[in-house]
Amino acid sequence: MAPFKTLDDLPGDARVLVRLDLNSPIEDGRPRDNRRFKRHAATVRELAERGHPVVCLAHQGRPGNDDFVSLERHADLLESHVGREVAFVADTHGVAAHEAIEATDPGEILLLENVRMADDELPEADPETKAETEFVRSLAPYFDAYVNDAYSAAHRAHASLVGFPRVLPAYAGRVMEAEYEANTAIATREFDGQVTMIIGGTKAIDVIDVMDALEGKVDRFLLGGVAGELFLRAAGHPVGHDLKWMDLFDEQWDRTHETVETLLSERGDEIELAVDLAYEDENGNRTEIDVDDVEEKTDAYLDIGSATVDAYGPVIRDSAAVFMKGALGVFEDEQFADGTVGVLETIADTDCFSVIGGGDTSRAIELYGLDEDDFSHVSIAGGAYIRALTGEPLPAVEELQRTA
Ligand SMILES: Nc1ncnc2c1ncn2[C@@H]1O[C@H](COP(=O)(O)OP(=O)(O)O)[C@@H](O)[C@H]1O
Ligand SMILES: O=C(OP(=O)(O)O)[C@H](O)COP(=O)(O)O
Repeated sequence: MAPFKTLDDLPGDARVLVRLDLNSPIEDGRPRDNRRFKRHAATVRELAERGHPVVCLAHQGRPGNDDFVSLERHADLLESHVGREVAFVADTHGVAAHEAIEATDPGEILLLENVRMADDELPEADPETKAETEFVRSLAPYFDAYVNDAYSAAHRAHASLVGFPRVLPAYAGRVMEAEYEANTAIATREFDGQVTMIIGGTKAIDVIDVMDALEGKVDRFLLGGVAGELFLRAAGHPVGHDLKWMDLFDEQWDRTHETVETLLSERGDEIELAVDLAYEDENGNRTEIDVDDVEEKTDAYLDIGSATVDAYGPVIRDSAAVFMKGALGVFEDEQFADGTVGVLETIADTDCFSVIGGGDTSRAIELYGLDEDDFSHVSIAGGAYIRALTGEPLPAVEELQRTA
């Protein structure tokens, strides 16, 4: 049984307020198209086709940052994915918003302004406090139901995420349902065989915490990226050279080395490290080196090498479930995409249960023409995925569960 009510439980005539996560990279004032629009569009379309008046809430950026912009252009992009008109009002909960909501007929869609422009949305607070804010109290009477589809923002206890479910009947949208099920599988499902976690990317502190928290849940870890180099450093290889424009290694090393050393000494048999790495030589070409031949910490390694991809292959093929977090190299540069793409291709070729997490990592799937359908789930969540893996509660999910 689902741990929360879903759209299948939603009364047919309900006027719905839907929380989406359309938070995206902004280029020239416009959101760059990405999976979040496509995924949420399916929920919005389903609600509109069922004849609900659909009013959407979403955030973009954080106050003070360059990407803290209006959602007007987001409405255009959402409209192109939904295939139905998406109206926009540049107001969160004032008179203009109220009028636009009242003018939204059954089957019509309205997007309100960036919720973080409402004074009460931030900061985080407990759900009772958020439910009593002017923002929640003034909007709630216009609706019969609240739908939370924003799994990727569910780690934030903001008004639009935890306040409304205290005052309106609350339901999980389709994205929320699918993300919850896939991302908690490591803790909630029994797999008939080996569970493997592939760890990479730049957020080494976060992913090393994940490894620590997943003791007993994962049989094998395959490492790459910055986290992988920190493990190699702990194993005595002088890698992890900070580039002039990127300080990724030394600071993260200071904060993680004790955990890394403990993981290696106590659970070393679960952990596979790269046997070779790739760097850019003086002619600008990819060159590979065995980690045993690295003598000095003078090169920036930008990918795992081909022998490592070959070594990781059988582990993946022998697995019943594979979870991936973080890229194994700087795949944005085609020369250094082999590790990430090679491993993704191996996963895609198996029929094991597979979850690919992290906004950047999952971008490699479309960048290199892989088919999303070859994976059980490609998550649109970053921080929330990490928290789900480490077993930390997600306040907005807890609110949906509480009311179920
Ligand atoms: N060895 C490396 N050095 C520098 N950057 C790396 C390395 N390996 C992977 N990356 C970078 O990691 C990024 C993805 O990591 P991260 O942001 O932690 O993951 P996500 O957004 O998927 O959660 C990619 O953009 C890639 O360029
Ligand atoms: O994009 C998001 O998080 P993510 O980058 O961890 O996936 C969410 O929209 C949360 O945004 P926030 O980290 O500004 O609260």
